[in-house]
Amino acid sequence: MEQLNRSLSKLKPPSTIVRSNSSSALSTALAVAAAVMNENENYSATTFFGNRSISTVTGAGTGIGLNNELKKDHTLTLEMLEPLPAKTVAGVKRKAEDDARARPSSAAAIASSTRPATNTRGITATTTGAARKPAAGAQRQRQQQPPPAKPAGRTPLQTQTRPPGRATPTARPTTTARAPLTSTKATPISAAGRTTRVTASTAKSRAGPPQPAPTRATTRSRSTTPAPGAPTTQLKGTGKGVAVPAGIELPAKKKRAAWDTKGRLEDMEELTGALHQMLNKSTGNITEITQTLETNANKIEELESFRLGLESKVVGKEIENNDMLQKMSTVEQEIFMLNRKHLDNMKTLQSQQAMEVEQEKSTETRLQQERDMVESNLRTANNHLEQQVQESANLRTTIATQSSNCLAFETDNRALKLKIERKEDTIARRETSIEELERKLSDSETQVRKRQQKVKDEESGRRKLYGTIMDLKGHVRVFCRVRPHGPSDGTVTSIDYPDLEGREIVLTTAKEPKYPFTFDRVFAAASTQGDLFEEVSQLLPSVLSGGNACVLAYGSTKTGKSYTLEGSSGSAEESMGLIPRSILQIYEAIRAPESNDWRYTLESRQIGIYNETIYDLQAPEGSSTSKVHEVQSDPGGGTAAVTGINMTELNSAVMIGSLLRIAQRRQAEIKTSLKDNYRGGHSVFTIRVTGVNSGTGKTTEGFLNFVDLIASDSHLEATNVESSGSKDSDNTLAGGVVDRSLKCLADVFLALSSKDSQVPYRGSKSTFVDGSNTKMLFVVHISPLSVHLEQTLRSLRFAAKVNNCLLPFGAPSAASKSSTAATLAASSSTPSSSTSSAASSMGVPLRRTKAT
Ligand SMILES: Nc1ncnc2c1ncn2[C@@H]1O[C@H](COP(=O)(O)OP(=O)(O)OP(=O)(O)O)[C@@H](O)[C@H]1O
Repeated sequence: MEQLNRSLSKLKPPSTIVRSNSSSALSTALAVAAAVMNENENYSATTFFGNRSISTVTGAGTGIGLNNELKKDHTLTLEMLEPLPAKTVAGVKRKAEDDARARPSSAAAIASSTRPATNTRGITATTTGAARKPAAGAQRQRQQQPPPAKPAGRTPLQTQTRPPGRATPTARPTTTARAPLTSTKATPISAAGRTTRVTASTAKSRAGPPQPAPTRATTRSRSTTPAPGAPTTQLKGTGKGVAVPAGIELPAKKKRAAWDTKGRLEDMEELTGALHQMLNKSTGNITEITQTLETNANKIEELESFRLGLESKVVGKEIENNDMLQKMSTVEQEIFMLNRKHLDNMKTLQSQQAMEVEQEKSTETRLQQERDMVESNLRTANNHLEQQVQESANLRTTIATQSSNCLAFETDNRALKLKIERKEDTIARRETSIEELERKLSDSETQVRKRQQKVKDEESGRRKLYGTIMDLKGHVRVFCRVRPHGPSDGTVTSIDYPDLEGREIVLTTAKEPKYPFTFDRVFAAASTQGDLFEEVSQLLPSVLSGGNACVLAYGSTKTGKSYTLEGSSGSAEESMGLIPRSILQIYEAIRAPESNDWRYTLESRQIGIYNETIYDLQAPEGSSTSKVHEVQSDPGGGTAAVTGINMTELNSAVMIGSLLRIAQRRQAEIKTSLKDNYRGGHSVFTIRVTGVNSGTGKTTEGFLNFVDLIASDSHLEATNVESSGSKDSDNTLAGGVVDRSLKCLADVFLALSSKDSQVPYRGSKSTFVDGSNTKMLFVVHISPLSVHLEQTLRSLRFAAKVNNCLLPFGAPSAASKSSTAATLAASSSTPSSSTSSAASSMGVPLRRTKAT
């Protein structure tokens, strides 16, 4: 039995929805509830008006069987969600009565009516529970199990029900007291919610404790679980086609045969009796239900009246509500106006606030700036104050130091006073000694002046002695200089320097083994410019003393004449020529302490003589080369001048370099201008030294001339030295030189060498110069190359004549001692003028004295 109950509880009863007309909606629902109640322990019936739920009927219990036997306690709850109209309530009552009369078939009718009505105002009754399924389940259970032994007074159906007094598994105790179904009690639950709850309890159970009324939810959940032992609505079979209603117990009988008509009639009569008995019971139940329904109808009428009262209240409340809504509308308008006004005020206030904020910001910025400025000033003031404090502290320290120093000073002062007193004594003694020393100094100065005078006298004597020495050496000295040769210059003539004094030179050739020559000095190829200047420098003192000196460079082409006088431009110091060396020497001399009383002025001039025409070689570049210059002699025997050519004062020795370069460019211009008529020329560089003695007022004027003679072979005729022989050297020398100036020079030297009393100074268109105050160096330049041997021998022979005509040095002969001859090229056509011009062109003072 327990196993059968568990199987039944697992069955899910289907829901049954019944929809009926509105007039009988509630009655239909109640009928359904009553019908279900007969078969189902748990049920729920909900009544709708359209889609709105107006009532719910729930029940719990074992239900009432068709045999009108209440088998178990049950609870019926009717929840009125909406007040029902009175007509509806009356309809329900009638329906309930009708249902009560047609109870046996109502359940089947309701169960078979599963399609809802189309009227939206109808009532929908939903029943849940084991209306048929549990019964079918129970039937299956009965079919599967063998029929139990029939106890006395019990039908098989009764054995399937729950024992009396046993609670339903899903039943919940209700809060309402169990009461007979006829004593239905209506209890309004909530007036505001317009609901009415009707609770009906049936206490016809034969046993069991009171059960609490289930809620709708619990009822639904409970309804999903079929109650074990629920009564079935299926009638028992009673043989062929005879159905025995459920709950009717018939004595077990064998199946009668078809031919046993009598037996079968008896069975039918017995069944009819049982049906009458069951009908009587159902009629009693229906009476009870009718009474219950009447009670419910009364209650519904009360509820309806209550609902009407509530509706009138609702109408009043609605009127109040409308008034309240109108007031609310007015208030809302006022609120809207107030809000708008409030918004306007807010905007105004916001704009004012923004302006105030801006003003506050500007004010804050200004205050910030003022604060920064004040802080800056404060910092500055603090710094200043700190400085003041520091200075004050320093001053205090200084004052303290000064105070201590003052004390020390006072101590020192006293000590110093003592020292001063001692020093004064010392000074007095020293003044006495100073007077003594001043007297001695005066004596010493007197001695110094005497000694200076003595030095001057000695200097004068030295100069006189130097003059004497030069006189002893002779006024004309002849040197020979050999030009060095290069590696690619060709064959070199063998040249020997046999004596240790450097006065002899010997040339050796194949035909004539030796050509010996003797001069005042021979400078070999290895000699330097400085070696030659040692000899020239001996002439300078006489120039500073007002004497004259002349250096004649003689020789054939490219033998080094210009190199000796001017040096090599732009080269090293050792290649510096005699002219710049002499200038440097003179500057050193005039700045020496010995020359304290003398003030010197140096001037220079350089002329060129080309084709018997005089050119100013220091003229500015680009000036005319066709300017004609003439020599103007000084009748008083002074320095001759050249018209149009002035001396240039020298400020320093550095000027010489630029002047020489100007002259070189000028010579190139002249050469270009003369074109085919150019045959070389002479160059005379003159330095005038003027001295003034500040002590005596004495003045001096000396000339230093550097004569770069025209190349001796420039106009050489076809003269064969070898063929003429050395014995004919005189004629060869004279006839070999076609340049007129050199020829005149040669004539003079030849006359002198032959001691001829008739020296052709004038007749030879040469210049005769009294050489008593002129010192001359004649330097013959020769080439070491074999190819130049002929010209070399010619130059050496000419130099030897010059040397011989004046020698012996220092001999007391009148001619050699008293005169120095210098005959230079002149281009005058008349002897007088040529003599004058040539001499003057060299800057040599003209002294018209006859040679002795
Ligand atoms: N002693 C020397 N040492 C080095 N080089 C020399 C020497 N003598 C001459 N020379 C060189 O020989 C070349 C010719 O010299 P320079 O021009 O002086 O001869 P010159 O006799 O003056 O010629 P010209 O007759 O054509 O005027 C130059 O390049 C010069 O530097």
